[in-house]
Amino acid sequence: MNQLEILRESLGQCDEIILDALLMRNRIVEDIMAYKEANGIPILQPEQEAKQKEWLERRMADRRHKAEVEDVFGSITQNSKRIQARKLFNYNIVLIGFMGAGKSTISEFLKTAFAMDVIEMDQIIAEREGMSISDIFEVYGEQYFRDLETNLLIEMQSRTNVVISCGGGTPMRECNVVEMKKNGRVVLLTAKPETILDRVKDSHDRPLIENNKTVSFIAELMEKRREKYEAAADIVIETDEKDELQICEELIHRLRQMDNK
Ligand SMILES: Nc1ncnc2c1ncn2[C@@H]1O[C@H](COP(=O)(O)OP(=O)(O)O)[C@@H](O)[C@H]1O
Ligand SMILES: O=C(O)C1=C[C@@H](OP(=O)(O)O)[C@@H](O)[C@H](O)C1
Ligand SMILES: [Mg+2]
Repeated sequence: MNQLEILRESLGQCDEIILDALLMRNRIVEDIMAYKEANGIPILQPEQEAKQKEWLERRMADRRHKAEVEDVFGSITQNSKRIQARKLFNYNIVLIGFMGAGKSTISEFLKTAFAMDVIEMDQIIAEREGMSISDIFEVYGEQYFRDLETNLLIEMQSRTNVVISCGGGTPMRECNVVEMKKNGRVVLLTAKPETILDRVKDSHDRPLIENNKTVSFIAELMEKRREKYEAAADIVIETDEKDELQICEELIHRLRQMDNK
């Protein structure tokens, strides 16, 4: 063997070691998940990821190829999250609820925790139309916006293992609920009108309440929608006085309970 062949042989041995380690690591990720579930331990433990980052930082301090190694570990972390997500849910998670219930916030949290893609319906519609939700309402009217929502839901049926963050009014149309349920479990997030007002009072991207930011207006609209929200929901999660981690943990737990029935 010449020098080049020897080097390539060594490289191949490294790849074998990496491959075996990766396969072992992925199995351990699944085992940890199973252990947590079997023993009632929280699935989400964000402090663990921070510890792993600190470990890598320490180990790679002043070493060559730090950025490259960090990139590989970043990818390993993301893929571990995907493995966990797929083990937990083999469907889309569809978040519904009143404006300010936390649909967008919880979607982002799930994205960070499980590397799931998020379909933020309002955002995609606004991007495609090249204008804000408020402008779409003003220029084309609510009906036009609602049609865009229906079309987007149908389009999303070809995706799996994603979080769909609906607009607050999306489940008001029965056909939308039918489309959501074809590929997803529907999670209703709720909050008291006082909580909602507190959360939305400083934002200006919700045309339906822009000039009516009062507890009584919110309570009335919420009551009008309640029946349809509840009919659409597979599970309901109250979000008052809970943080994102608590809400997501409850969401995972309740969806798993549903699956195990
Ligand atoms: N559980 C929560 N606790 C405190 N604030 C929250 C919570 N969930 C959402 N918020 C805040 O409320 C506001 C509205 O949340 P958002 O996720 O945009 O609601 P939605 O998408 O349902 O309209 C945001 O400013 C967000 O930070
Ligand atoms: O409740 C509604 O009818 C709406 C809720 C909004 O989304 P959020 O619930 O994310 O605020 C947005 O889709 C639009 O302003 C209409
Ligand atoms: Mg939102």
